[in-house]
Amino acid sequence: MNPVYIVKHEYAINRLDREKLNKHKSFLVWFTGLSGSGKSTIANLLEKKLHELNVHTYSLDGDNLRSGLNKNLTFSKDDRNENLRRAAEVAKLFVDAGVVAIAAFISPYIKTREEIKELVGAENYIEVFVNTSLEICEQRDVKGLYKKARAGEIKNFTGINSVYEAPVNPTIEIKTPSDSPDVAVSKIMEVIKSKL
Ligand SMILES: Nc1ncnc2c1ncn2[C@@H]1O[C@H](COP(=O)(O)OS(=O)(=O)O)[C@@H](OP(=O)(O)O)[C@H]1O
Ligand SMILES: Nc1ncnc2c1ncn2[C@@H]1O[C@H](COP(=O)(O)OP(=O)(O)O)[C@@H](O)[C@H]1O
Repeated sequence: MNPVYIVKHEYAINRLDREKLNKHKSFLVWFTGLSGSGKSTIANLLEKKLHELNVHTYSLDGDNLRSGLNKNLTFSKDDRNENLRRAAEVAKLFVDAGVVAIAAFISPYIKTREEIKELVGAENYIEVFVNTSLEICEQRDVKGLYKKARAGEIKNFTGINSVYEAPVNPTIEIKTPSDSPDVAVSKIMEVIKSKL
């Protein structure tokens, strides 16, 4: 491969300038959990709450990125990792833009989540584990995908025939259904309010 010569530009305006303009700090709230665990529901409610508080936000959701930026990717281990690497790079740009980035991805591997944390910087990374049992997710089966996976129509479905490695030490753990979406958002706000 030919060598690549890249020299980074120094921008005139930086993250601190944008945070000052926005009147709040920026960071990344990363949701992880099984399909149907409640990531998108809680992430949406959190974004609404922050918006009401005049906080600039942007949401990145697995399904949505996979229909655009990541539409060429499957659910193999390599492709999930590429999906998450791109999502984390985009989230990092939003944090640099002075925005609170909210990401909701299954993100099933411990090592990948560690890489995401390293990429955005540990001080900018809040991990929310939406801990809902496979049994409950399967009962909910919001999109009918568990049924299809059980019938063998979907290969590599997380929790059925593809691994989910639960976080050992997440910043915040939400248990559903015992934590309602409102309670979940209160728990997250309690942690992030001092970072805003
Ligand atoms: N094989 C397989 N395994 C898991 N999920 C699948 C699969 N195929 C499609 N879907 C749908 O894709 C959504 C998860 O995409 P993510 O980008 O969050 O997954 S990952 O982080 O790359 O593992 C997930 O959405 P959520 O239910 O919102 O999590 C599913 O609707
Ligand atoms: N306590 C709860 N927290 C979040 N979602 C819940 C809760 N109780 C029930 N649900 C339901 O579970 C489903 C979760 O779906 P969704 O938010 O799309 O999950 P995910 O993004 O993890 O796939 C929704 O239909 C939601 O209404």
